[in-house]
Amino acid sequence: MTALAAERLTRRFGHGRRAHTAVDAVDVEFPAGSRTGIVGESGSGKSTLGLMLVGLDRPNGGRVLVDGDDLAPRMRTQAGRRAFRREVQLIAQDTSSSFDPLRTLRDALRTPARQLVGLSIDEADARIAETLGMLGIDPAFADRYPHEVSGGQRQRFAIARALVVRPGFVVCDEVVSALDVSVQGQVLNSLKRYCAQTGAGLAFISHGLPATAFISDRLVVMYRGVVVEQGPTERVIAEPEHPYTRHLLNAHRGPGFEEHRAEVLAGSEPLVPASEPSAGIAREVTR
Ligand SMILES: Nc1ncnc2c1ncn2[C@@H]1O[C@H](COP(=O)(O)OP(=O)(O)OP(=O)(O)O)[C@@H](O)[C@H]1O
Repeated sequence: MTALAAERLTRRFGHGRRAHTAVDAVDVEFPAGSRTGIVGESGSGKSTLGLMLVGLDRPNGGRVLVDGDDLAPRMRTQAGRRAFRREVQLIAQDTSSSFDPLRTLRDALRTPARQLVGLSIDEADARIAETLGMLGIDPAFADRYPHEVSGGQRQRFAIARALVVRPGFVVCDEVVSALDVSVQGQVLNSLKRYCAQTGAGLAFISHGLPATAFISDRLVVMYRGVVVEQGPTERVIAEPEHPYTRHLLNAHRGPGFEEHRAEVLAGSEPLVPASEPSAGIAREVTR
């Protein structure tokens, strides 16, 4: 179980008159085991916040806390970075460039299983098979090259690549936006189940309010680099306090909102019996 926190986290781009503050003194807590949705319009700073949380971008001010400790010193050593990568994983939307075109998808999953977790090839393959089963991915696809599967299938492999190390916290940046609505529900359900079974925390960045509301127990609303509202998902949706949150909800509640939400939820039935992956995952996480 891993807890993250952003403390007065700030990121500016550019200099002088062209400087732009993408994330402005943001305070957010991500308690261990919680699932936090981060919503806001395009350019509001969600991805920049996500990149800083996983140590891939450096703040100009403030800090990221991992279980209460400053992340920055840990990122200065290779051993510290490696331990952090095992603990906290990012799943990003653009999978077209994140897989090596010359290596099979199985190879891409073996690398973190071997390098970050220290598994043998046989152990890594067993872990990969279990992870693919959990995500409802046909294992036959693992021996294909990235260009031999669809964008949606590649996206699910990107999720599998992150979960194969059994992280204690996962940051997802627009992971279902490019998927068919029917597949969205399956993926959301798999992520939610992974968190429930392992106690992992989740930060779920998305434009899509139905998906975010489904998966999160807390909502953070960003507007122009600032967090304007945060609280339990049900409360924020039922009684939004900030005018921007009301605006965002009204925009989403336009024609088709309920239908879309129903479609997402309809696709969220477990693909595999819950007992299959859960026992194995719970065992492995305690290793
Ligand atoms: N590397 C960068 N250099 C300069 N400006 C950047 C950089 N990365 C982000 N920005 C700017 O910071 C602001 C926040 O961008 P960010 O991608 O975090 O927003 P977002 O809410 O994730 O948007 P979207 O939903 O469209 O991905 C934007 O104005 C963006 O142009």
